[in-house]
Amino acid sequence: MSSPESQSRFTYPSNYSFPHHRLNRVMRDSSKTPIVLVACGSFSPVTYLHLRMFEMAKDYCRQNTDFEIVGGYLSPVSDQYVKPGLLSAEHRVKMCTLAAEDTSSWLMIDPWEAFQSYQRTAVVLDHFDFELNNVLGGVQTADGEHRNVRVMLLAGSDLIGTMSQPGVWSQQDLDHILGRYGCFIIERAGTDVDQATDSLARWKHNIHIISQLIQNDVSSTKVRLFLRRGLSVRYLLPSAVVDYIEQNKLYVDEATAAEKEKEREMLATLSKKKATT
Ligand SMILES: Nc1ncnc2c1ncn2[C@@H]1O[C@H](COP(=O)(O)OP(=O)(O)OP(=O)(O)O)[C@@H](O)[C@H]1O
Ligand SMILES: O=C(O)c1ccc[n+]([C@@H]2O[C@H](COP(=O)([O-])O)[C@@H](O)[C@H]2O)c1
Repeated sequence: MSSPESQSRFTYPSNYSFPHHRLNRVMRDSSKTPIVLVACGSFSPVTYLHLRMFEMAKDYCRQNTDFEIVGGYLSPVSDQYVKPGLLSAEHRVKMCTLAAEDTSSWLMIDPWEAFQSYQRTAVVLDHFDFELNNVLGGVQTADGEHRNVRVMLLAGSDLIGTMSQPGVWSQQDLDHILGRYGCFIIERAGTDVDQATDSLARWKHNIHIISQLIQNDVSSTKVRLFLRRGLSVRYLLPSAVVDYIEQNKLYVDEATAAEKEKEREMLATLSKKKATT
């Protein structure tokens, strides 16, 4: 658990400690700005695309920015976030952990958000900023110079699309997330990025749009639909996650009405796409 100062600002799940075992504490290039990527979401279940978002951001940073990525985190949302198909935080955190351990040398899972009441994304980013800079003391250059780490949100374009929808995010939070921190947005089929970012123009300098050069349209909803129908999901998710789903017989229950509706919408979009090609 963190210092007493943090306890007035944040609430903590019991037995929590901030994971930092894969954080790069010494920068490779002192001329750059150290950043940490944070992806917030349901991850029910985590897919290869969720993991690949980090690799795409890494390539983008190297080619287009003066940022040096020193760490990457998946932050699964709390069980209190009401969404169709949201499995318990325990299973979601376990699947994300298996995925990161199985496939990556730099990704970590932070269970802070998952194992407590719902926390807004602005608060989640503040939590990372606090743990990285106030508690751990940031990172160092090769010469031992201290640097604060900048926290940045990593998300798909559907998420940024919701930021222009009235009533979903508070203006104050948007200013905090996009003005103070900034974000990387991975283009996602079905969302017009220009339209999605139109009303966010005042934070344009802090919004980095990343094209998917190899399109991958996998989604957790599609994976859940396949599982419910007894279809294979191998090679859409890391094997360790597929094994975990099978061992625990996850996502085999009858879909809720809300989920069936989501599946219907998805199938309609897929057949429309098929008809036009
Ligand atoms: N195929 C994809 N392309 C780009 N971004 C994606 C893709 N799949 C997920 N993301 C992004 O990953 C983050 C976490 O997403 P989330 O867990 O909600 O996954 P999802 O696949 O969209 O889930 P669901 O299908 O249950 O709505 C979000 O920012 C989302 O935009
Ligand atoms: O902070 C907010 O106001 C806010 C509003 C809408 C969505 N979010 C976050 O966006 C993430 C992805 O949501 P979803 O519905 O696409 O799975 C999830 O982590 C939510 O906490 C956050």
